[in-house]
Amino acid sequence: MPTARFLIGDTVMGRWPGSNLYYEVKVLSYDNKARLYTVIYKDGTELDLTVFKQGVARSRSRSRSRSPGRPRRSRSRSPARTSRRSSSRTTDVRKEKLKEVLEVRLTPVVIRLVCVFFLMFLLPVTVLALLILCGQKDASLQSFPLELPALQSLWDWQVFGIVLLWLLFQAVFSLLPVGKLVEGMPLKNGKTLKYRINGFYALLLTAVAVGVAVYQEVDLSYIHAHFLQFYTSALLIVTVLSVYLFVRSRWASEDELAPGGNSGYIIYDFFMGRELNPRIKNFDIKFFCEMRPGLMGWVLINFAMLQAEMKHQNLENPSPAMLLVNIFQLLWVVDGFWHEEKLLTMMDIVYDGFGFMLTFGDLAFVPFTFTCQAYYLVSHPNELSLFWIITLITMNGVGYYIFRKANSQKFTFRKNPSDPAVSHLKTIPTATGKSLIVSGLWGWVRHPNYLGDIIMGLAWSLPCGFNHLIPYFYLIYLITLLVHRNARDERQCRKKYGSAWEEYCKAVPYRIFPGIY
Ligand SMILES: NC(=O)C1=CN([C@@H]2O[C@H](COP(=O)(O)OP(=O)(O)OC[C@H]3O[C@@H](n4cnc5c(N)ncnc54)[C@H](OP(=O)(O)O)[C@@H]3O)[C@@H](O)[C@H]2O)C=CC1
Ligand SMILES: CC(C)=CCC[C@@H](C)[C@H]1CC=C2C3=C(CC[C@@]21C)[C@@]1(C)CC[C@H](O)C(C)(C)[C@@H]1CC3
Repeated sequence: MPTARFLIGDTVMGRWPGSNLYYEVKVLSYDNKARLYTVIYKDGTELDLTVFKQGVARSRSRSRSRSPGRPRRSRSRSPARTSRRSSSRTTDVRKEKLKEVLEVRLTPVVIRLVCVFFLMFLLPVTVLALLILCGQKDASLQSFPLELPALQSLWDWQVFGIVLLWLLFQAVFSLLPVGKLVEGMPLKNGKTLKYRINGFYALLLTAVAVGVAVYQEVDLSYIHAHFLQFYTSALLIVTVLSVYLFVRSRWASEDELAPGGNSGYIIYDFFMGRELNPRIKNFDIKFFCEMRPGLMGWVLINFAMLQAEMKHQNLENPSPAMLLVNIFQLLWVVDGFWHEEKLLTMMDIVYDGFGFMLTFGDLAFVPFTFTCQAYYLVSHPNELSLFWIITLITMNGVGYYIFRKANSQKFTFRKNPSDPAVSHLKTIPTATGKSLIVSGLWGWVRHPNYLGDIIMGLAWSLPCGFNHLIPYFYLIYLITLLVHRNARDERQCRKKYGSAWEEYCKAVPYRIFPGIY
């Protein structure tokens, strides 16, 4: 069992030989016997470091700039080339940063491995349990043990074929030469990748295809009747795709690897994903999976549940609760495709590797758990009064307004701060040249876009009433994910913007919920 405290690829603070200065270093390898880490500083200098008792990486002062062609650096020349006058202040800042980095990032390897191992089994099983509960007459959490279906009833080749066809159609749609070609964010090597932005057209094409199928009297409630089988088919595809991604990453160059998924531990890397943007020629697998099959599948499944509800409850029209859930969620998905280009700046695309976690999230978690309100309503009808309908529409509208306005303001501001739509906003300048918006929605809380999303999530669950907790699964997931995402983002912003970020936090003390958190 390896005894390393830090993972290969981790960014930690390392002490520069013969000084009290700490700099960010990346762990390259670990010698278990000698208990030495080989690390690389930002300027390319490689050193061997041991570890202090409290976990600080400390230099053994053996400079090793050995790579061919790279000049050997003198020991006194630190990577930042700090002048003497500024060095003590820099040291304090670095130490502060060091404390934060050590507290936050350096979870011992064993704990990370165990977590990842459990998550890999727990996530698929939790979703399966959720689906079984949702489809049961008694969807109460106390109704364990679940009425487990027979094992052979979880698999159907026809369903598997339909899922493959769905993926194929969406892949073909994504390759159609319509829509603009856009450059992604610069990669480690300074290059950029090109992406075809045609999600909105693909959504329209899918809608036409589904419309034709319904016109031809294709019974979409088949999806409801075989929901568990659809899930197990998706799970098989997720597993095969994750293995393929892991295997192909062996041939990826250093530049093509994600910062977080290259620890050298197979399970960890399989889960987090090694490659940043796996591509087959021009087909970007991550960009495709992130939105296309899952989000479109979500809308289609919702619509299938609407048909199943009418069939099961002998209704001439869908119930108001089912209509609201369908319309609210459709609006969110349409919005997502309309602003598809913005996905290219998000951390999932820019930073995260594509492994089991995201593959499962995109292809199984999104279509099968985000639809749980509609699935629940098929067998658990809930009457809504006019007052409730108006309240829910208002709530979703308010949530959507906050979500959209906050995201668009930030996007426009980053593109062009003097755009008339955002030039009136107050800002805090940062040392990077970028500024932070500190008025309007971004002056209310530090993540107004998350708040809007959560308000919408609540409006999507409330139509299911208060009898069971199950329809609130999405809301619970969303709050957990966004609180975690918020912590991760703030850590990165603190690193990027330093004192300007502290100033922003003082001016806007709450993260997501005004006056609460
Ligand atoms: N339903 C779901 O499952 C999920 C939904 N989402 C939604 O996706 C949307 C995007 O979320 P996400 O990708 O996390 O990114 P965010 O929109 O939260 O972006 C964070 C980045 O915005 C910039 N920023 C932060 N504060 C300011 C400020 N005051 N002024 C200007 N720029 C600022 C910083 O980047 P920089 O300064 O470098 O530009 C920061 O890193 C959200 O609305 C979220 O709710 C996200 C995940 C899952
Ligand atoms: C439990 C588990 C494995 C979770 C994985 C998380 C993913 C399901 C989500 C992480 C971030 C996401 C985003 C969207 C969908 C869900 C995932 C993939 C998103 C593409 C949906 C459409 C939106 O408009 C969006 C672009 C803002 C959003 C981006 C983040």
